[in-house]
Amino acid sequence: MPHPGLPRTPPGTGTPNLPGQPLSRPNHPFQEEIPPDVQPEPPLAHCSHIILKMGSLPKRKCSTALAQKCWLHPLPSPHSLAEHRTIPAEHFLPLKAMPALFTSTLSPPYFSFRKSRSARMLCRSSISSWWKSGRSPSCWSCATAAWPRPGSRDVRLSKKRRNLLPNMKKNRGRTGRKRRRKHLKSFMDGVNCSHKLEYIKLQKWLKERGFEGTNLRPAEFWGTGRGLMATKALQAGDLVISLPEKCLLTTGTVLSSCLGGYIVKWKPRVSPLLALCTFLIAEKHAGEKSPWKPYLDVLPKTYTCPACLDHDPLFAENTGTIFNYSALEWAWCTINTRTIYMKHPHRECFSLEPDVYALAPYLDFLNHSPNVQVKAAFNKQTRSYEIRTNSQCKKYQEVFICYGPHDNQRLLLEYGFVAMDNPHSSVYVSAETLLKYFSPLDKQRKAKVAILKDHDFLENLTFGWDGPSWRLLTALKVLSLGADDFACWRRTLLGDVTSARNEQQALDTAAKICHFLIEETQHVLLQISQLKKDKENLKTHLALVEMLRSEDLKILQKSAEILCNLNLATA
Ligand SMILES: C[S@@+](CC[C@H](N)C(=O)[O-])C[C@H]1O[C@@H](n2cnc3c(N)ncnc32)[C@H](O)[C@@H]1O
Repeated sequence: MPHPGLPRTPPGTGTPNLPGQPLSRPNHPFQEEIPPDVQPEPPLAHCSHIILKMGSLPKRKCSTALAQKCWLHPLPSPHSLAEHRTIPAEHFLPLKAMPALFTSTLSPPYFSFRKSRSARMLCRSSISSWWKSGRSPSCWSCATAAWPRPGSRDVRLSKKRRNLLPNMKKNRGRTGRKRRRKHLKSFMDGVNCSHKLEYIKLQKWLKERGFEGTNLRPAEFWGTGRGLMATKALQAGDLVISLPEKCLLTTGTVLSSCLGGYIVKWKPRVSPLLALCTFLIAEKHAGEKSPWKPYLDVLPKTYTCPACLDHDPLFAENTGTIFNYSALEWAWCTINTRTIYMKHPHRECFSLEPDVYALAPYLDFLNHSPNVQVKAAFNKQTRSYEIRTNSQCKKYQEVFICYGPHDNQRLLLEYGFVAMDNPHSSVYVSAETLLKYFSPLDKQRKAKVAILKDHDFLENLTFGWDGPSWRLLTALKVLSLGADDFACWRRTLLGDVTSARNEQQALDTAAKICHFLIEETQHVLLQISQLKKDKENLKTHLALVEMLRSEDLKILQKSAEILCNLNLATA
């Protein structure tokens, strides 16, 4: 985000890093139907369970009796079917509260469905009649009574069963296959979660602060977790979101709160970042009394940033139960992963660190993709933080922003995730590794190293998706200069070809280093898989490091392939 990410890329230029930009009100279907104070009636103890695939219940078929006696809970994936029994009763919403579910094919594909005994027969007969009528092409995913095994295809009708349905025969040809593929794809797309109470409350809260609806809604996505889904196709130049100033949480918010009076007196002066952390911790502690509660309720409870790895406590003594290390860690990660970049004038009460953070509720549900471009900035006319996309986004797909042209190491360190096939990623070659490939007996070695150091050519040497970087090759060429052409080092640094021999030697050494790094990375990956078995508590972090190193391996293998092709071409 322009979070810590954003602060690093000034707004309005290139690809702003906006981890947490403000979102407009998601256009969720149940907005009008659910009264804000709706308290779902808990499902009865004696209930039967049915899994319904979206689209299998046409609205007109949803009788009032059924609607009044059933409760639904969306499941993010068929895998969570196994966990349905552990869903707390209060998380179920009455079916009557969301008739719009049945008109939307976008809503979560699976629901845990509970109904009272008296509704059971009605429900079963209704479902079976929809089923048999084959009126809804998606009714093949409806299963009753038997609980499907997680991860299996059994939430759908078995092939045999499907074939028994006369009207489903049309689904067996190419069109049927296409239709099924399309359905399958819809599982892979996001699962709408805008109907969850916490998001409904957040919407209401944002609306009270002047936030108008957008074409986005919160959803759970495979791979990226929670994000925002477009309910309408977005074209390049479209406004993604416009979040009014009133919704932003900045140091101004902190100073105008009751905490402000204390913060201005603190000596030594605190940084804007620490002031924001303190505010977050205090507001979280205030619970129901906090005006920011609807936002705090949707913030992640934990973070995967390496900063959250198990560690010794920062403070030797216990400094209190509220402002303890884990609270600070949570607040710091919230700010580091979710704030947008917004420069505020320096205030005397703060230390000299830049005041560039703003938490942007809802907008901060936007996930990062290295392949999109957005423009993000505070619009002084509308007094809103606005994001415009430069990329297209299809209806019902996840809307991404770009937190900046960060490589995977940076993404992991700052945001706690790794982006697959990140074009900005590269593998670094240390000076130590580089120099291992050159003879210590070379009389000019010392001079060459000094030249590279003076011209800043011993750092940021990388292998990328397109092979060794120009800087790495240049450093290799300088180190490969023979005694007779050493005098040409300036030309070499500028990119001139000194000799075919020098070029070839640099490429050969690059290939050797690349293979060394491939072996090293493979070794590290083995160690990680062993550690994952031994250190259960570090599993999440190790999985991320594993992803990072696997991406490194892919980059190195690609580089090795490029170098091999280059060698073949010059042979
Ligand atoms: C500004 S928040 C985005 C919304 C966040 N997913 C949520 O549920 O609140 C930034 C965090 O989202 C996650 N994230 C963002 N982009 C991601 C991606 N492409 N893949 C996986 N996680 C991502 C990371 O945990 C990151 O720290």
